[in-house]
Amino acid sequence: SASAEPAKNNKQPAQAPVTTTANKVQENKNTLFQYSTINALMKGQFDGEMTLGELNKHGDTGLGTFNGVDGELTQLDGKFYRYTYDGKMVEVGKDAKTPFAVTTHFKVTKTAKIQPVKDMTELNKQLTSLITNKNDFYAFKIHGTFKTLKTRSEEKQVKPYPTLPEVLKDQSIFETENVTGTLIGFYTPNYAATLNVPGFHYHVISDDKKKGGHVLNISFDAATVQIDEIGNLEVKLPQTKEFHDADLTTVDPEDVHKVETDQQ
Ligand SMILES: C[C@@H](O)[C@](C)(O)C(=O)O
Ligand SMILES: [Zn+2]
Repeated sequence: SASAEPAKNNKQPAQAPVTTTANKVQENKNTLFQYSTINALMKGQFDGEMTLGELNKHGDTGLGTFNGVDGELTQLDGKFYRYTYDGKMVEVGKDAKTPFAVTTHFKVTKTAKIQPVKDMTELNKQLTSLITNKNDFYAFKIHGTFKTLKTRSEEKQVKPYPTLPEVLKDQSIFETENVTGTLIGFYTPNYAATLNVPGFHYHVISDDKKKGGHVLNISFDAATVQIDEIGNLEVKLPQTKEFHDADLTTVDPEDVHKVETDQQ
């Protein structure tokens, strides 16, 4: 018999899924990639398996440290720089490894004017007022001339590693003025405090690639901030015995706050 005509599909075409504005925005939001967690770093897990080359696939703008916590890592325009314990800025090749770093393919979702900032508390307050979704992550870039800049670095450690707070008891501190460069910052919601530094975390690098490090305090006149709102988080978990064996729930976020901010 003649093959039956395929049944007419007289059903209405499937309704396109309803996407709310939020979903649409959600789909387009950026991703923050991080290797390991701040709690693992706090506990002295200073040897990661991730190379900077691998990290670079996940972003062009970021911060962190190097194995052995050998100085402060700043990533700008896809290049990695180490600010050393003795205050030198050196570019680092892609074979180096990191025990903790965050990166994103920086995408400006909004720019805003920042009024003069007398200290980091003031900067954090102004950026907080620009954060529309406090439970999203954010990345920031501010290029400008920083009237005062207080940064830190730390010395490469040897095994058996101490904890991060113990290392940072001997951090080196640098206070400079009128530094023109780029401030790179990340905002982590408090609910994610076991994964990343809750609140704001900034590293900086001068245009002449001579100064930088982890920012403890800063002041500057009016500037423009580029904001990258992030709606996705990717955490690469170290596949190391020490990571698997560790109890990563016992770090007090207050201890993280203490090592990340200016205590002097
Ligand atoms: C090495 C540390 O100082 C680090 C990762 O920059 C931080 O926790 O702030
Ligand atoms: Zn830092």
